[in-house]
Amino acid sequence: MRISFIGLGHLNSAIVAGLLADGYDPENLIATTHSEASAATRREEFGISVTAEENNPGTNAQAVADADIVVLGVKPFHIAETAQALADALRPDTVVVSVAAGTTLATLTSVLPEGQPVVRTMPNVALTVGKGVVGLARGATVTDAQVTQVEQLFAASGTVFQLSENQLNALGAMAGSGPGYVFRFVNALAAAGVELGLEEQVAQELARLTVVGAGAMLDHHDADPSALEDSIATEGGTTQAALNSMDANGFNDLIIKALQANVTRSEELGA
Ligand SMILES: NC(=O)c1ccc[n+]([C@@H]2O[C@H](COP(=O)([O-])OP(=O)(O)OC[C@H]3O[C@@H](n4cnc5c(N)ncnc54)[C@H](O)[C@@H]3O)[C@@H](O)[C@H]2O)c1
Ligand code: PRO
Repeated sequence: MRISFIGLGHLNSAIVAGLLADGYDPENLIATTHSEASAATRREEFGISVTAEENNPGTNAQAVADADIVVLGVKPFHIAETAQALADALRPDTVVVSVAAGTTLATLTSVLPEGQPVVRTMPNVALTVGKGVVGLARGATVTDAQVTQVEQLFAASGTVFQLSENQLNALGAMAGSGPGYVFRFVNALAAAGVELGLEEQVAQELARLTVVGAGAMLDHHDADPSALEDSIATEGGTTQAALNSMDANGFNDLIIKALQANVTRSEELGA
């Protein structure tokens, strides 16, 4: 299966890295970027063909001409115009996959040839390390076999959840952006350690290793975070004191508000 990546930034690079780590043949992957400088960096990094659009405006169309799947990985406000510019070069059976936040299936299908198979996804960057989470909503004309091909593309380095499109923004708010919240938590933990008198470097390493360890404890499909929390929060002990403080200061409410802001932004990007 030949896969073309239009845009090879953080997200599409995570997909490519996951595929290559899973043994995918690099000869069957090609990509484009905006600048020649980033194309050169990515060619070096991945050993796949990467061409730049800045010197050759036809490069995206050339890249999709022979593709079974095209993964659109440019910024949300460029997705529709980028898809439209590819319309004449696509085979009728090429599946167009978007990873863009917000951009709807209706918008994508409106700029592509009638009947073009389309899939909207929301992955996260943990695909890079084989632990990605991917939401997938199918367009009206994509076949079951084509959806399976797209699922296989992501299953190489992550877990795919097929949802209806109206649930995709919620998945994005949790899992698409989720690694960003965890990294913010790591920094907050380190900053708190410094407040308590630890050296910055030590605090950063403690925070990183603590989250890596907790993540590994969760890395079983039947892991129960509440039971794990209980196993650490000794009755009347120190963890419970901290968790009580989090509750009293509205920790859960903070998370709900953050996710609501995320969904609102997805809706704005899709409007
Ligand atoms: N970063 C994430 O964690 C994440 C997660 C889920 C979804 N997404 C989605 O992925 C998409 C890309 O986000 P990103 O974070 O990778 O951005 P990015 O800025 O890292 O990557 C954008 C890429 O698009 C390329 N590009 C721009 N214009 C182009 C053109 N005309 N032709 C070819 N390439 C072009 C750039 O060279 C760059 O490689 C967005 O739509 C975003 O919503 C990102
Ligand atoms: N990164 C993209 C954004 O922040 C989409 C999910 C993660 O918009």
